[in-house]
Amino acid sequence: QVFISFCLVCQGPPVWHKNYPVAQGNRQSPIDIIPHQTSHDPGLGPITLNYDQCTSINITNNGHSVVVEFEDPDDRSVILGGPLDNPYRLKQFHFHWGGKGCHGSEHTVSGNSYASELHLVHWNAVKYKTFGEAATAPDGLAVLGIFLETGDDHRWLHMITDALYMVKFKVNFKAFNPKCLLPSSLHYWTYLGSLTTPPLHESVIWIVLKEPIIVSEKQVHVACMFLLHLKAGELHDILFFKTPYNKRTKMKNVLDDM
Ligand SMILES: NS(=O)(=O)c1ccc(C(=O)NCc2cccc(O)c2)cc1
Ligand SMILES: [Zn+2]
Repeated sequence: QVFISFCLVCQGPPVWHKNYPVAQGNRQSPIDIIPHQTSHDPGLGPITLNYDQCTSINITNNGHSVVVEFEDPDDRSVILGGPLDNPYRLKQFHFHWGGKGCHGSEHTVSGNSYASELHLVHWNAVKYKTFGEAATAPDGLAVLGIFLETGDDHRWLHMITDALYMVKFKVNFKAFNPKCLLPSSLHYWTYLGSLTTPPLHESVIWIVLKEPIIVSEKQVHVACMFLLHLKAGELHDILFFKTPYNKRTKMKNVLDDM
């Protein structure tokens, strides 16, 4: 008979607490943001994004998300200001498209979800030596969350969605500056939270922009189909035993997403 091991991330939050007790911690992300219940903190200034010298390295599809990684040997691309006491270095950005069609965002606003959510992940290189070390510290990471709403075509997102077709796993993806993915206003909500996927470390200072960026249904669809395409590819490999035992995802989820 066929033994299919279950990818933890694919099984989702209901089982994560078994392997990651922190999943029942007191600063877990994502959350529902209720604007009229937020408090204004006059001590919080604006955030600044210095991305002009950023150097992207590659784009990866890990079957759950598309990740674009950056070189981070120095403070060439950082986020600073707002709730942050130090500059935090850009390490990667990725999207959450979700398997639910046009409601893939992780954070919600007054219970409403967006088509997708972009996370720009930064780490505190002033206080910590590596990303891994920062990822376990309460002030180690700063993630900038940007909602994607469907509407007109986004003129730069096509660079990501066009690149997806080549991306079976990981390919070079140079000179992509994520500044082109920002909305016009940098007004934000901020709270102390966690990674939204295992290991769920409670190490993230969340900065969620109030204004979404607009992308077309087609661009969201292309990205979702691409993730499914990879999952379908995985299904094929599993059925024909090409995928090593410990690399298998949960068949049920793959079928659910189709
Ligand atoms: N969705 S999220 O922005 O909360 C998020 C950001 C980064 C990561 C991540 O980097 N996971 C891998 C990881 C975690 C801890 C230490 C590591 O070296 C790597 C996970 C979720
Ligand atoms: Zn994320």
